[in-house]
Amino acid sequence: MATLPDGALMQRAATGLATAVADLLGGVYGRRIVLLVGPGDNGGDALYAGGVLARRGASVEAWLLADTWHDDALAALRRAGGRTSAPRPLRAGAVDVVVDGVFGIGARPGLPPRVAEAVIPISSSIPFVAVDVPSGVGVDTGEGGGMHLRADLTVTFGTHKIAHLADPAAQACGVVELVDIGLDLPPAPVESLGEADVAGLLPRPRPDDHKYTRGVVGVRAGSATYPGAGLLAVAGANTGLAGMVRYVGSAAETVKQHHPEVVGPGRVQAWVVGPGTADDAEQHLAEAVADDVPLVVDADALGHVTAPLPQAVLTPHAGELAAMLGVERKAVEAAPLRHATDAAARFGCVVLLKGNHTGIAGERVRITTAGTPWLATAGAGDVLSGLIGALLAAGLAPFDAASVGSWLHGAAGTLASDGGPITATDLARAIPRVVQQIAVRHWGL
Ligand SMILES: NC(=O)C1=CN([C@@H]2O[C@H](COP(=O)(O)OP(=O)(O)OC[C@H]3O[C@@H](n4cnc5c(N)ncnc54)[C@H](O)[C@@H]3O)[C@@H](O)[C@H]2O)[C@@H](O)CC1
Ligand SMILES: Nc1ncnc2c1ncn2[C@@H]1O[C@H](COP(=O)(O)OP(=O)(O)O)[C@@H](O)[C@H]1O
Ligand SMILES: [K+]
Repeated sequence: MATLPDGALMQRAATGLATAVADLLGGVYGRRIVLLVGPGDNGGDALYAGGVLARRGASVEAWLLADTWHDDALAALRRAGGRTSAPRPLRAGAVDVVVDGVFGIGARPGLPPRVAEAVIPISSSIPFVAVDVPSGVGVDTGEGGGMHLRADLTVTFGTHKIAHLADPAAQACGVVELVDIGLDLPPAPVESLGEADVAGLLPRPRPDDHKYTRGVVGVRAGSATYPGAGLLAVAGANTGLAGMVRYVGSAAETVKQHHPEVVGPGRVQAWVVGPGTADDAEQHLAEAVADDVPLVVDADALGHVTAPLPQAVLTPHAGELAAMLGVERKAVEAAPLRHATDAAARFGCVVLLKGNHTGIAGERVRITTAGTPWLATAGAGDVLSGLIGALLAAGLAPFDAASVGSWLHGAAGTLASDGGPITATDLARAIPRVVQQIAVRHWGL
């Protein structure tokens, strides 16, 4: 901000915001817009954008919801023909959009009663556009905590904030649109891989490779009670990303029938331990750890992790992580990133916490935004553990294997779903197609 004329960044932000609102409305002239205005620059952005829209023929009213506001921005709105008014109930169709400029990056989680009282009588069918973040969320943690607003569209500036990536806040953002305002930014504490990042990290077979140099992954999953979990973990591992898959466990016959390529016990470069192993979980984990290779620990095996496991990727869902940390599931769901990071420190390894936006805590933090809620289906997690194991065997470091595996898993779910329901089997089948698309788009094959 120091290098630019006063207010330049805010003008860029407000112009981007006005454009996004106009796009959402499919036009400006005659549209009715309510601005929820807080005390700081977030409210300033809303007021300046409101001025741009009023000048183009929209009817813009600002609700001032704090004792102070951005004076220059309010003057600009007034000059453009906008006005202030007192909050009132808004039934469906009363206005075309509500712009939430109450709090932005200066926010503490939660909403003052005055804001809540103004917002509660607004029909939930009126679209909300959040300026920078939905007001009330934990901007730097993604925690939901107290009361917060929800948006259909969030227009943010300069860079994504943690709240746009980390659940539960991310679920309140709707579609997130990033407006470049020309900031020079330091490295991010939280990353989210995109397709090009994954293309750069994915192991790519070389002409001189053979199956052993590409890596052998061993799967210890399934039991007499749960043979399916063994099959699905193998399906995730057996997608061609490693050179060979071995299976060890009591579902060997079933696995052989469905996956003729899969062989029995022997040397491996990485283990996958846990899905459906039931009473055998502890034994399987001990044997895998004794091999001193990287490993994925999932499902039943997670309950037997007591000491730090430096080469491991742990892949709990919220319930499993809660049990490992001795807290309530609800506490993990309210602050998933914090709990994943705590667990990574406690167990000295990478912790991947599954959910809508999966969080991976290791040397840094990554969040996977690829995926679809259709992935919330039995066995999808078994496929994920197999897939990450294959990437470990292929030579990726645990943090990269977990985050690349999670991205491929989400992308495969989205591809297989195409907007409709999927099973874990459909998901596993789509993994090679996702990799093929990456190869064609990014590797020029
Ligand atoms: N910093 C930048 O580089 C830019 C910032 N811009 C805008 O400026 C915003 C940040 O503005 P401010 O720093 O003025 O802060 P905010 O506008 O986010 O918040 C203003 C004030 O509200 C109060 N407040 C926050 N949370 C509260 C709560 N839960 N209950 C009661 N009071 C609360 C605090 O006193 C806070 O300082 C960004 O989100 C963005 O919209 C943009 O104009 C572009 C450039
Ligand atoms: N609401 C959701 N949106 C997107 N992905 C989800 C959602 N719920 C679960 N998933 C994903 O689906 C998978 C479910 O795994 P898990 O809970 O272990 O199921 P299972 O044990 O039946 O295999 C995880 O990869 C998780 O990230
Ligand atoms: K806001």
